[in-house]
Amino acid sequence: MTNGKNNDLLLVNIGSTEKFPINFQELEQAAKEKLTTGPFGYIRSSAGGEETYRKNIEAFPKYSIVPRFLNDVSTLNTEVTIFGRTYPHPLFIAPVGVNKIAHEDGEIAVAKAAAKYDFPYIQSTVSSYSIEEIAAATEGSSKWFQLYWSQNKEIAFSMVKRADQAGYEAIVLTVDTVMLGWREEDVRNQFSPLKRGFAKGNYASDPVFMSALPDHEEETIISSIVENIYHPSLNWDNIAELKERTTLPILIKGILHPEDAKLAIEKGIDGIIVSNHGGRQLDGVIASIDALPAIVEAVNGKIPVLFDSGIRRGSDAVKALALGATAVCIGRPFVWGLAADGQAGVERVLENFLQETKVSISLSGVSNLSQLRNLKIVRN
Ligand SMILES: Cc1cc2nc3c(=O)[nH]c(=O)nc-3n(C[C@H](O)[C@H](O)[C@H](O)COP(=O)(O)O)c2cc1C
Ligand SMILES: O=C(O)C(=O)c1ccccc1
Repeated sequence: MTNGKNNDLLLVNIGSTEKFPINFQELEQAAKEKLTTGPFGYIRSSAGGEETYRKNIEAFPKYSIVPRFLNDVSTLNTEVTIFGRTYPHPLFIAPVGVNKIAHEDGEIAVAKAAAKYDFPYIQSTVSSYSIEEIAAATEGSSKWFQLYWSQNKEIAFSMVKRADQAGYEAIVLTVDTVMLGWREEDVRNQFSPLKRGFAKGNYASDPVFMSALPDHEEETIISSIVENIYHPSLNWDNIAELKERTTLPILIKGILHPEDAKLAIEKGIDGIIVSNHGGRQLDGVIASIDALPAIVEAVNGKIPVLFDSGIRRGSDAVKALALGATAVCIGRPFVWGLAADGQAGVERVLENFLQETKVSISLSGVSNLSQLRNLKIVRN
């Protein structure tokens, strides 16, 4: 693939009369103008004093790229192979639930934009639309399913089976959200997307979930989601059970300690996502990018190590990839694009992300991801 495209895109953007926010701050501002206080606060905020949220962002400038020159960067191959499947670039859509709080088209708009730009889409358990609705809207594109365990574990297994039947290619079990984090903004705004019914896409369509209810009233559905979603007893035995119930590759999302990464490998897990949930769970934890190098070292290439939390632009993605991430997941930036302008807004965000990532890789002096992994990064 040639590299001229990056400059073309920059010129198109500069020549455009259409105004669309280009960086994260502008995107957040555009979303704020569209949303009411509850939904905006839910998406923006994090747990506790938001120390970890700030750390996630402030940690990136501590890592500096040391580029090489005169390497002929006229071609660029950003392909990455994960579980035997080759993706054109290493950028994924992080699982984000309750998308209808940002835009009526919710996850459908995001998954369609993701399909257009070849970002594998990780669908959340707590989506506003169901697995089957998203699969029907985006036939043929790569999709993974993010699983929240259920108190009634047969519900979790049922969702995994549905994802498999709909052609999803992997299961991402999130382990940092066995109960909700302490989120003061939501208390202040008295806003719970669960209680307002924005999380029911996959539940109201699930035969195991629905058949366990005494009736199918909205209130009954919502209170049963709330009962099922918190699962503090989750442990490694459950991982073994999940492995017995699916042949899909399983990743664990929320790993921050190298020992947990090693345990995951021992227990037969196929991949991990280094993440602190965007600072939304335990406040005070290590910045995700600071946790990455030791985990990459502990994993030693045995399984893919994906990364999220704090990625705001292409050069952040380049740093995470150079520090050893196999691929990087985009979170809040696409949600702000969705709030600002539905599918078109997500498309603009993804297009800019992809182009900035590509131009940043080339300007680092490398032509593919394995060279990028050997790029020098210094921590100042
Ligand atoms: C509004 C919102 C909802 C989220 N819902 C989920 C979810 O359902 N499942 C999950 O594993 N992570 C969820 N996350 C966490 C993201 O997958 C990701 O870890 C986080 O957004 C990364 O931080 P960043 O957006 O600041 O980069 C959510 C994040 C946000 C902002
Ligand atoms: O808000 C979140 O971060 C999240 O993961 C979640 C959990 C339960 C319901 C909706 C979203």
